[in-house]
Amino acid sequence: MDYPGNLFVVSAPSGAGKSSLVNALMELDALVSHSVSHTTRTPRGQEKDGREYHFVSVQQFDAMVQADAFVEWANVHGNRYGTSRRSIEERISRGGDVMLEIDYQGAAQIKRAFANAVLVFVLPPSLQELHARLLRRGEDSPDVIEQRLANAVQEMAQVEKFDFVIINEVFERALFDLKTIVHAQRLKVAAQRRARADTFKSLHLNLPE
Ligand SMILES: Nc1nc2c(ncn2[C@@H]2O[C@H](COP(=O)(O)OP(=O)(O)O)[C@@H](O)[C@H]2O)c(=O)[nH]1
Ligand SMILES: Nc1ncnc2c1ncn2[C@@H]1O[C@H](COP(=O)(O)OP(=O)(O)O)[C@@H](O)[C@H]1O
Repeated sequence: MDYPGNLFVVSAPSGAGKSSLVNALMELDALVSHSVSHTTRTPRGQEKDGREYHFVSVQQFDAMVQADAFVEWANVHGNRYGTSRRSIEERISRGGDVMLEIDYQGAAQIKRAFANAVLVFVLPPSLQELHARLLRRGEDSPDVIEQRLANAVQEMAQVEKFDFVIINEVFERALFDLKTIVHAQRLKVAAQRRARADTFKSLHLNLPE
């Protein structure tokens, strides 16, 4: 299905900075919004239901899976996370650009469902710095941090399945890279639409709705 808005997936190991980058981009670009996922994980200190996530029970999550309410979902670090159809389809069908901050398993499902989705992987400059960021963020217990670091190596091995890679060392530079990817996609889609319109015009056909 071809929607007027664009879908971007931003994946990264925990602590690499994907939420910080997407939040900074949304402050600069009113056309971009992010999808609020559902999760069975417990909320962190500052998190609010409906803002960072819709926090649901395992039973509620399962009921949504049964009802085919998710475009993708996966088990990540021992919890379930999913993107509801409602959270994206209305916005991209109205021409908005939507950012999904989801893991690599979800990214692969999104690419199958939306061939035009752009997949971006954010890497930390090193595993040491990733560890330091998780500690500085101060939101996760030591064993949760250990599990996330252990999973990071396997997650980073998925980078070749993505369209773009951003190394988040200097934040402003990484943000610039993300902005460039979004602008390039908008230009590409606009050029494709113009070419399609020209083709139909030259054939004296009306463009399909
Ligand atoms: N597949 C999938 N992954 C998600 C979704 N929402 C969040 N995730 C991923 O779940 C992982 C853990 O997220 P979270 O608990 O918020 O930790 P954080 O990444 O350290 O902030 C990250 O890799 C997220 O990208 C979702 O809707 N679907
Ligand atoms: N380029 C950067 N340099 C230093 N710290 C960063 C950078 N980008 C993000 N951070 C910090 O690292 C921590 C993890 O970032 P966050 O956006 O929560 O990561 P993620 O969403 O990928 O788990 C936060 O405390 C954030 O302020």
